[in-house]
Amino acid sequence: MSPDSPAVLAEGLTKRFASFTAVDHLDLRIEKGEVVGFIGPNGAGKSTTIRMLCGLLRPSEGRASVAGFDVGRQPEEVREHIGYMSQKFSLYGDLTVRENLRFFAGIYRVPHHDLGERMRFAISMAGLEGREDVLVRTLAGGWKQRLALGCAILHRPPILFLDEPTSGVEPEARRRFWDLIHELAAGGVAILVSTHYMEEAEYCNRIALIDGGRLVAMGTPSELRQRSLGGDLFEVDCVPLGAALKALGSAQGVVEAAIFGDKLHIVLGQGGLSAEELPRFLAEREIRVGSVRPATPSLEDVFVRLVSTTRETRAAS
Ligand SMILES: Nc1ncnc2c1ncn2[C@@H]1O[C@H](COP(=O)(O)OP(=O)(O)OP(=O)(O)O)[C@@H](O)[C@H]1O
Repeated sequence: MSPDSPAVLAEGLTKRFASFTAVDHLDLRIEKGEVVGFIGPNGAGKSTTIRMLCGLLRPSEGRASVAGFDVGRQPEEVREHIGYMSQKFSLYGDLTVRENLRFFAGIYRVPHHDLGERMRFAISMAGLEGREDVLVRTLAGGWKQRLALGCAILHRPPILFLDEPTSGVEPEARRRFWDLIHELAAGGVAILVSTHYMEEAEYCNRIALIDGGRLVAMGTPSELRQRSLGGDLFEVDCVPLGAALKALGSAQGVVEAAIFGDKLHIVLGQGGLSAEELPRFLAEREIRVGSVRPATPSLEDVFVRLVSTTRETRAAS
């Protein structure tokens, strides 16, 4: 992989199963050291995309390179340069921690002289010191999950694909797992991680939102918030609410205004009323303003909005 080339580059990546299109002309670019969250409803095409990028499934159309290798033509080389962890963890319950690590080191062809050091690193990363000889089936979910990650990085891959790695793991262990993901990324590893947990999207550098096999949006959490709302969200504490809503509904630069409990939520776009001008604007209309505060929409709201707007646009076209 040349120093400037992206870790992952997909262009028009498509997978059809008979007449059904599971992944539809997907473009994706992931840089070294970047954590990209892959988010989308069930059946959106996340696992199928990840399997293609791992060289496990041949694309029907389009192309992708991973670590500089073509996933369709060089799947063996791709697999040597990646770590892959699926939600099933693929560990052997009847083997010990140490035996599992040895087994995966064999699969990944870790050189014999590196084995001791790599295994020590994986054990310490997973926090499994002292448990090397414990049978894996007796470990709690969080330990298994960290061991699975340890197995997936034994050969020091520069790119990691994690397919719902935190599924079914308790919140505390999930938080620890994300610390590990960030440690790996800080060392330059590029990571694509799919998740159903919306709060985890917040931990990613960028998010790729996918629906019906197509990329709906890609950007940092704050870019996606901006894009979904068309501006910045503010919470306005004022009375009377109805009069404020009426006044702001037709004001220039107000993208959206709605009553939210006993407050007003408004979205301010570019080139109109600013948040600083808001109190005076309302006071001139005999509306008493307590406060104007920036508000942060949840990423769940952002995704629902982006997916529904995209579905409406597609249905109309
Ligand atoms: N081998 C296959 N043959 C036929 N259809 C398939 C095959 N693999 C996946 N699909 C279909 O492709 C679509 C995308 O599946 P995929 O598993 O990629 O979605 P996902 O986003 O990972 O969903 P989930 O979050 O539920 O795992 C689904 O409708 C699925 O049923």
